[in-house]
Amino acid sequence: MPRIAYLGPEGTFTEQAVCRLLADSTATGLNTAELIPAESVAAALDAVRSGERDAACVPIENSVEGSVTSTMDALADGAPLVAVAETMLPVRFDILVREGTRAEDVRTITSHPHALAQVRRWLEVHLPGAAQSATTSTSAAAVAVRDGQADAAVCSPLAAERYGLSVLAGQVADIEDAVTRFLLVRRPGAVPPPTGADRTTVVVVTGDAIGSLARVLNEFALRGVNLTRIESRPIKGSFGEYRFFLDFAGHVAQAHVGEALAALRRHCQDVRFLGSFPRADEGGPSGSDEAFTAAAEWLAEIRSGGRA
Ligand SMILES: O=C(O)C(=O)Cc1ccccc1
Repeated sequence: MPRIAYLGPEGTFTEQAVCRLLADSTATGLNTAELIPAESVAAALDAVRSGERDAACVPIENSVEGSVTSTMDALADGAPLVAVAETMLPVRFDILVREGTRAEDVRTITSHPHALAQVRRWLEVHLPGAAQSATTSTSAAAVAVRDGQADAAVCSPLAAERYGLSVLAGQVADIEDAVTRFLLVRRPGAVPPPTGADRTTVVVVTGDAIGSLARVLNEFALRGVNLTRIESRPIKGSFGEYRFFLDFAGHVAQAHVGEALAALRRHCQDVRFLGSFPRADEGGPSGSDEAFTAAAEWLAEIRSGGRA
């Protein structure tokens, strides 16, 4: 049975995400799998790199706080991995405490930084003055509260029961309809076939030259490729140098996407392919190959002497 690592411990939103991915076996090609919690995103990805796990499910971005930078960095460094599926979860939080703790007793509150950020206003109003600290995941925060290391945790609704905690407040979210996107990542292998509504993700190092980023963006614009996300991250150890994470509509098997990627490969210092997979949102279609295929056929005819 395939073994899938997820950002644990048990009861995280990431565990819910991987369950949702498995329920839709067309997205993953998997009907069943053993789910194994990992201590951090980096540990989950490294377990896939080493072959100890077959895949990993990790959070990549949310609509309130943006990208999960630790995931991005862990995907850009180390042996290459590719995403084969994504899913999006609406996220609302429970504020969990040990039984008997009242709001006025809460001095310290802990969770994953993205969870704390998504209830910031609620905390200011309802638990003002409580000191905040970060954990590697929402369930790691539940463990910290259970073990007496903090008074309250911002968690997924699954965590209260799993860790024997009480709900101080349920269904908390500063922004209604906030969603988090998760990726299922594997070692490079067969790319999932195009569905007509796919997303491709790459990370590029443009090099330090005037217009180098504009050139990258132009390669997409010229071919009608719609970017869905662009984000820069520092290249650690080289102050002032960045790499760009680019998500766009389309699949590497499509001619216009392939041409855009080949152009990046020619112009950029480094290009890492991070996967083409079916889109989980209502985003538009992948763009059309028709004009590119027709032009390629026309060129082939000229080259073979079939057309003047
Ligand atoms: O999966 C979790 O529980 C995490 O800690 C990551 C996270 C944090 C906030 C929103 C969604 C996922």
